[in-house]
Amino acid sequence: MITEKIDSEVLDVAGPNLKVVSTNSVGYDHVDLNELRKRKILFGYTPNVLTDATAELTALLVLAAARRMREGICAVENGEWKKWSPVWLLGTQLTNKTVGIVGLGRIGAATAHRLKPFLGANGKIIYTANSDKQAATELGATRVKFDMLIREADVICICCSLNNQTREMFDYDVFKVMKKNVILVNTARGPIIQQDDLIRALSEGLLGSVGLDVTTPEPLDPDHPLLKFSNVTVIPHLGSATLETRTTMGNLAVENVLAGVRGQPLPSPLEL
Ligand SMILES: O=CC(=O)O
Repeated sequence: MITEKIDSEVLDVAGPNLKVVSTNSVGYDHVDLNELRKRKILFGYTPNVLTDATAELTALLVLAAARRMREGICAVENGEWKKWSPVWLLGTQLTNKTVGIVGLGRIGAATAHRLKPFLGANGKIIYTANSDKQAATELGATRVKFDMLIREADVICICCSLNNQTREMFDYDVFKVMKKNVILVNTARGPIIQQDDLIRALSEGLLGSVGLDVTTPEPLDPDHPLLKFSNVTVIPHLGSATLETRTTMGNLAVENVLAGVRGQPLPSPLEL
């Protein structure tokens, strides 16, 4: 599971008979791949099967952030819903907006496909980082430099993996140049955002609305300062959490293990 760190200490304890490591996830930042490579241990993971569920949840967070869903729900629950008002809880809509996808891989592209119909004829999709060229063409998406994406996008979806290049890629300097009403959604990994900087940017009113499925740490303490901002929606790492997807992921993870111990090719390997 993503909650278990697989490092040399674990591998030493497992001993020389260990043939295969299988993670029930698409992300593998919790696994020391160099150690696996050195020890000739096979590695399986679960890409593709969770793309739809995660993209769906990313689109959900974008819409929830844009339409102030959390504030609306809280208002109803707290008895603040007195009467309909033309100027209460006004959000923004996606029509004509520019969506910036950071990491147009499997999940990034599937997210962009889901958001595209909301943008209308004058909306735009821009992207940066590891790109699926065919998906970009199908989407009519434009590749831009990261510096440009953060300045131009009305909606930013973080869909890249966590690695040395992306760790804390979103820091105060980045937040400072974003549009003031930007919608920022992260369904990838918490540490891609420098979270203390995010809190500073939010306290200074630099950001419009934020949706996070991932945080640092996980779980987030219920008293965490991030939860005090009414324009921040946090959900507990639910990207792939549908019954269909988790069933398929679990089966694939088990098939990777079984193939590994039987000395057969893994159905879903990561080549090390
Ligand atoms: O975060 C979940 C995953 O990597 O599958």
